[in-house]
Order: sequence, then C-alpha cells, then structure tokens
Amino acid sequence: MADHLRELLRALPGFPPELPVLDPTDVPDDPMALFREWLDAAIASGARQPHAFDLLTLNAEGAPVGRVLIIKAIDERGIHFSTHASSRKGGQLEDENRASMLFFWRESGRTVRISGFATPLSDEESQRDWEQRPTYDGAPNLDWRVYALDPSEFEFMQAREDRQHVRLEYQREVDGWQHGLVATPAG
Ligand SMILES: Cc1cc2nc3c(=O)[nH]c(=O)nc-3n(C[C@H](O)[C@H](O)[C@H](O)COP(=O)(O)O)c2cc1C
Repeated sequence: MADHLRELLRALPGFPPELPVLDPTDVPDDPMALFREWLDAAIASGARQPHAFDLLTLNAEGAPVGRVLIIKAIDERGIHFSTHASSRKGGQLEDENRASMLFFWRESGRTVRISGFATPLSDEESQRDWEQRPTYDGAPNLDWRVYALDPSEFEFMQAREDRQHVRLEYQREVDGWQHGLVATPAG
C-alpha cells in the first residue's frame, strides 16, 4: 500500500517544460515591482485563483499555523487581505503580528514568500471590503477586518526543469532594499 502510493507520487508530472527565466542581474530594485510583475502574469495566464496564498501566523505556543486566503489590494501600506478578527488567525495576529505570505503559481513554477508585519485597517475600509463580498446581504459585520502586511523580506523562486532553481532574496535595510541570490541548496 505504502509502496503503491510512493510509486504513484513519483510518477506525477512536475514543472511544465516551458518555464520563464529569472535573470538575477536584470531585476528591479523594488521587490514590490517584481511581485506585481509575477502577480500580473499569473492573472493574465488565466490560472484559477492567482490571488490565493498561504498565510502563516504564529500561535500562542510560537508554532507556525498556515491557511489559504486571497489578497484584496496592494498600496503603500502593504498587501491587503481580509478575515474575521475573531477567527484563529485574527487572534494570532492580535497577539503577534509577524506573518508570512506564500504564493505558488504552478503553471510558471514560481513562488514568492513575503514576510513582514500585519496591521488592521480602519472599520470603514473593512466594511467596504465586506460589502464587496459576493455573499453580502446588506448587513454590516464589524468583525470583518482588512489587514495590510508591510513587507520586510521577499524571496522569489523561479523553478527550472534541471532543478537549478533561481532564488532571489530581498531584505529591507535602513537605506532601502538589498537583494541577492540564495545559495543554500534547493530541491
Ligand atoms: C482559495 C481560498 C481562499 C480563501 N480566502 C479566504 C479569505 O480571504 N479570508 C478568510 O478569512 N478565509 C479564506 N479562506 C478560508 C481559510 O483558508 C480558513 O479556512 C479560514 O479563514 C479559517 O482560518 P483560521 O481558523 O486559521 O482563522 C479561503 C480558503 C480558500 C481555499
């Protein structure tokens, strides 16, 4: 049984043959510009839910907890997502607002991890988001909250068929963003 699953898993197709190239010598200084480029490409590709990401928070024991959300907007305050403030993630963010977002666009073999601090936005902005949800029935929901994750770190990974994946890391320093290749082994 276990062997059968092992064979099944090994036989699954991996990355598509035609993958975009990430040239680390030709990237913007601002990681948000590269993120926008990759997000726009994922949206244009017609892939389902290109705006979905894993949100990683920390629970009261300091253990990481992940779940899938969608992003709602990007502005100078960061990347917006929304949820119930009284949800588990809402409580975790209230206690510890360090969080990480992980995007995976399998059609292009791309991932982006964005880490930073999530801040709740105003009641007004949160209600506006609530009212735009497809299930909105006219009743307000003061538990609904939009958060903006202000990034301090990005990592872009462009997969390659030969598994020599290109990984580019951006760190926010006092004088702006610094970037460089990640040299530790990839899969
Ligand atoms: C594609 C997808 C998108 C989702 N988007 C959201 C979202 O934007 N906000 C949200 O609160 N939950 C969203 N969910 C549900 C969450 O994954 C999660 O189950 C729920 O928010 C409860 O999480 P928590 O108990 O860790 O707080 C989404 C689930 C999927 C599969």
